Amino acid sequence: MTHIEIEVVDIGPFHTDDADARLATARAFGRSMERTGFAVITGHRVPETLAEDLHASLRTFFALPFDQKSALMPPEKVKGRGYLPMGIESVAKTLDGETPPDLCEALVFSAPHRELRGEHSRNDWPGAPTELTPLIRQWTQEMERLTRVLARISSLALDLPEDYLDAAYADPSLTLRFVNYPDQPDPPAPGQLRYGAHHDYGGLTVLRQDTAPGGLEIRDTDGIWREARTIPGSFVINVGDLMSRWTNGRWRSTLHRVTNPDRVVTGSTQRLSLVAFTNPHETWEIAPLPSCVSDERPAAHPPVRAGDFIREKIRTSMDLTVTR
Ligand SMILES: O=C(O)CCC(=O)C(=O)O
Ligand SMILES: [Fe+2]
Repeated sequence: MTHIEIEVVDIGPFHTDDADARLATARAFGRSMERTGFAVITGHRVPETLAEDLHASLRTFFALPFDQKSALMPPEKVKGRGYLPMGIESVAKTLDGETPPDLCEALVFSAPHRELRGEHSRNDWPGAPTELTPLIRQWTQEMERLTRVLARISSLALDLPEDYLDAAYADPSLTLRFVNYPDQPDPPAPGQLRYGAHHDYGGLTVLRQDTAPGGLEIRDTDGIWREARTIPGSFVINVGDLMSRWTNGRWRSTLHRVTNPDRVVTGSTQRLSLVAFTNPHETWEIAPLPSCVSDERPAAHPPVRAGDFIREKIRTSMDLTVTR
């Protein structure tokens, strides 16, 4: 399996007052989003120790007995929050209809940043291990901060003023999804993957992957699946369907999946990903950005509200009631 070439962008200049460096950084980011729909960022200032501590604590959480984890399952089945056991989700359904369930379990938090500000929310916070909830709260703050930095990079990358998207992200929509892909003592069913082929639904996805075997694959422009390289301490950023629509197709929402580890690998193949789905506010109207429409490239879609668009995508991925 060959690797896909994804641009590595050091976003350090977005923490300085060097406007020229910021523009050059944003352009590199934008080129990558146009070419592959993916970029790898370094220089993001999310503390490495926080990422490592959270990763370790989540490993402890997912190793708890099922009864303890399932206490965090919302009463009605929703994909938007709580503990999602293995067998509930089949993400490739958004594309292919019936597919076997994904080989992962997840812990999801919906708009945790609003809860930190004291707003009402229906997230259930894990009581064990004890350090997990405080770590997720810190992670939330970092992801909210990074969401705003990414909005600024995106604005510049799309030839707009740097603060153009600030209003859309003043109160972003943010979902944290922590995913455990367990060891696979038995071979998966035919066609069954750790996470089936899918497009992300929303704005930009922020992914911290670990180096376990059986990882992220991206469908390249030639139609071939290629592995994404893992650069320690970096985040993978990718374009979701909403962002692609907002840019009138200029940025690509690329098909990706999480593949199974090779059966010949010995030892543990457990993989744990920290994912953040970052979006503009739910009520934001998504009409093609002015720099993305022209006489040659007229608007491909009518405007849509961000929240409505994403809810519809989630509905198709599961036979579930979506309540928020
Ligand atoms: O775990 C990964 O590497 C990717 C997860 C993913 O694609 C998603 O959560 O949408
Ligand atoms: Fe994804």
